[in-house]
Amino acid sequence: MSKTKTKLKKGKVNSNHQLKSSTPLTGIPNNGDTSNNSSSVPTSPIKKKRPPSDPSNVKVFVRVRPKISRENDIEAPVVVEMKSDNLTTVLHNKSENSQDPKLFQFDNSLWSANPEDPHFKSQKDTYSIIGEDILDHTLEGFNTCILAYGQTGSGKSFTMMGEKNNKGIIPRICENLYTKISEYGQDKKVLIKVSYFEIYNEQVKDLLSAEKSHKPLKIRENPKTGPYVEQLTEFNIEVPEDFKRYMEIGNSNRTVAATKMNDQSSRSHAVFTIHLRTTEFNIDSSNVEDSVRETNSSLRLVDLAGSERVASTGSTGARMKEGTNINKSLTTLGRVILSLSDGISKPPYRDSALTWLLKENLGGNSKTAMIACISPCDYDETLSTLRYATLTKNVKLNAVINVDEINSKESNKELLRMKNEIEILKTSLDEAHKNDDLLHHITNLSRFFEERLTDQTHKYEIARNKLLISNEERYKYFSSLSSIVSAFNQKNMVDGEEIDNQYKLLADRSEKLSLDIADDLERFSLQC
Ligand SMILES: Nc1ncnc2c1ncn2[C@@H]1O[C@H](COP(=O)(O)OP(=O)(O)OP(=O)(O)O)[C@@H](O)[C@H]1O
Repeated sequence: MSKTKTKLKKGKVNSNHQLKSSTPLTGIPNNGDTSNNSSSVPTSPIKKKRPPSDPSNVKVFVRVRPKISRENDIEAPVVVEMKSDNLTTVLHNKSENSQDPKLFQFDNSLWSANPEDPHFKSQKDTYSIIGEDILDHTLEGFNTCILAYGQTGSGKSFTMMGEKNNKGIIPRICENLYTKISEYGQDKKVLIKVSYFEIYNEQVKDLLSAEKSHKPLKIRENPKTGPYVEQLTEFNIEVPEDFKRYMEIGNSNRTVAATKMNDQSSRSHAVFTIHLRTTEFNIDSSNVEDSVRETNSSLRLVDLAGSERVASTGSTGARMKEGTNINKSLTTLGRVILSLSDGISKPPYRDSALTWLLKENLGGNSKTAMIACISPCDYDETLSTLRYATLTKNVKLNAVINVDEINSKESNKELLRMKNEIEILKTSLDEAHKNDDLLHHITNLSRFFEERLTDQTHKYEIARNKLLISNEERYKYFSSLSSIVSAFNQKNMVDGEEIDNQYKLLADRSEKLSLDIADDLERFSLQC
């Protein structure tokens, strides 16, 4: 591990750099670069020194799991042995020539086949041996990566994610990352973001996207930072529980299916990425040489889909198509590793989505560890995995600390620019909200007025019609009344009683009609 950290004096903190200050960005999809180093966190354009580099090879580990029920049922013999030096893995060919074991040496051989064994490696041990170092490098500012490789059912998901009560490397890294940064002094702040995607049938799917369709995302390449997934969602981590939440959401969106070899077989390559932006403040008491040192690093945790043979997985239809794509990308990974290990040919990164996206982690600016997971009983598959792993040991990397150093003047300018940008964004966000509210209010009001208007028009129509009818009727009655009166006058009828009755009746009806009309008019005027 390179010790390239710059020693910085402790001092007071500039509150603008507090981790929480980026809260408004939480959950906003990142339309830009989510590539392997700077992610979407804006970096300062001001660079002062050449960043320190640390060439190394890919670290290769092998882990053997216990026999699972399928292997116990057929009493499959154990063909793997690991020496107590914790480095050597031995493969015995029981069926052919047991006198001819094959020996392989790795950075560590982890024996997890039998808990009773004195050199048994638990999930916690596996994290300590592989995860801790990688986490420390990430905190130093290097891009890092852990890849789990192996045949289907060999223990990749168990090693990377683990189970609820037996956590794997990913949840342990998240827990320890939080513990480590909470021990930092006030002069060092870390902003954490996570993203989670899978490559399924050669297409990239955002596992944290709120969109139900999970439409495939495009891979783009930044000339400086390398390939990245366009529009991948990133989330800020504010409290340790956030890690768990996003892991659970992503895991539940992963494509898994039952095959003959594994009832929970991962049908995709899954990449959980932790982005760190670490800011260290060096406040000089004389206030001349204040400086800010910023590193941007990413840790990629990759659970590859398992290599598989159609015959042993019993795949047909969709499962078989998945299997063919899984094998295709793993073959490309093999070809990339082969060309990187001989250091001569050009690696065919672009031949699969997996190798294109992992370009930097496989052969560039990264510190990478590969865990080859093996079954204790499968000679052929284990031999092929161990050969693959041996080849990977030769792959050279040239990791660089992704650092920006800015002095106080530049930093203040930068802060001011960011503060202004935030203010502008906030204002436009507020405006947008305000406009939304107003629009909503106006729409509601106009709807209310429209309804009132329709209602009133309707009532008015009824009242008007009633009024017309009433007038017509009244006219009718009055005209019959006047015709009777004139008949009476003309004929000079003597039967006064009859006429009286007729007259009274008409007068009553006409009075009632007038009252009705008066009522109608009153109601009508009230309604209007
Ligand atoms: N170290 C281990 N200790 C105990 N059980 C293990 C271990 N490794 C794997 N297993 C068990 O073996 C089975 C297969 O493991 P897992 O699903 O992790 O395989 P995988 O390599 O991810 O498979 P695939 O590629 O099909 O997704 C699971 O039931 C898991 O619990």
